[in-house]
Amino acid sequence: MSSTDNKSRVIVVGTRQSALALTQTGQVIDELKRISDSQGWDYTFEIRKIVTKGDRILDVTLSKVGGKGLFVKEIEQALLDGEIDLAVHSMKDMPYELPEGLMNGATPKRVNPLDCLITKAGGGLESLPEGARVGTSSLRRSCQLKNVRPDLQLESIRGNIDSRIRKLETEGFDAVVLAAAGLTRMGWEDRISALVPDDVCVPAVGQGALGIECRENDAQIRELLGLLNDSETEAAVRAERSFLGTLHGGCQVPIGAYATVVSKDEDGYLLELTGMVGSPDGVTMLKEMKRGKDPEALGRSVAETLIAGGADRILAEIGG
Ligand SMILES: NCc1[nH]cc(CCC(=O)O)c1CC(=O)O
Repeated sequence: MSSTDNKSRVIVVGTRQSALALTQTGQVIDELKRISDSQGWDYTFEIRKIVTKGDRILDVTLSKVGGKGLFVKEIEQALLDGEIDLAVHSMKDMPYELPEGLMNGATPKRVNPLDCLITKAGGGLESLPEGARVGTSSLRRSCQLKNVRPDLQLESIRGNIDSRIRKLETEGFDAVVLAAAGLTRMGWEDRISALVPDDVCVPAVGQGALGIECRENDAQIRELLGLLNDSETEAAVRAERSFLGTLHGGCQVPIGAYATVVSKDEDGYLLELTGMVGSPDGVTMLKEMKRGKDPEALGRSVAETLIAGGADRILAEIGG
């Protein structure tokens, strides 16, 4: 029997050890176990925690130390070395280009893609007083919030989700902005004061989605992951990532993109993609929305329109 015929194996799953990473990895393993059992396969799962460079230097501003790739490098090496068989990533932390020999084996169904506010008083953006102090770790969020509320004082915060929520109290912020998805996955939706609509804050590329990285030559894992894939989410995220790739956007540039499936027919999905590039001060904000069927072509097209409208100058100024 070839190895792909014998569906019995311990599958080692690599993960960072933040509460969110462990939680979403556990949720994916539960799903994979359910799929495996329903197929009559005999797979068992084991978790391997990996400390990444990004985790070791959580106190340093991310843009100063090389960006989000820092959270995945060690995990990708463990995949290439065969120490782990798959790795669950937040899609928005997944680098645009994967190393030779690795691939995204599944994009499971997306949860809420929007940003949200956790405010001290409990209301939404409009309830924040003039000059309110708002904590966020992302230029994309601060740029878009300043654009609609120039009076707000946006300040940088880092750390895991729970420590950012705590900083609302300990550091006297009026609000912090987080991805709704992280809170949802942790079971903390009740902490959300208000969602920030996507016409105010275009979400990060891939926000709310997961990517499951595996080796290209591991047919068993690819077969299993294929059954977890959500083709609508995959198409939307491909359009968003194509937009990002065309802009060569580093993660420390105010770039956002959000795609949804508008309709579906025999030859695939009709997607609607909104792309955004802004200046960090929130003064300049370029946005474009288009529809198309080919995710990669749509992403490129929205990016090219923004570049023609001046996005390349914004990106060059930031050095992203
Ligand atoms: N940058 C950190 C990060 N990476 C993934 C999530 C959770 C949301 C998601 O899965 O998209 C978060 C937290 C946040 O942005 O608030």
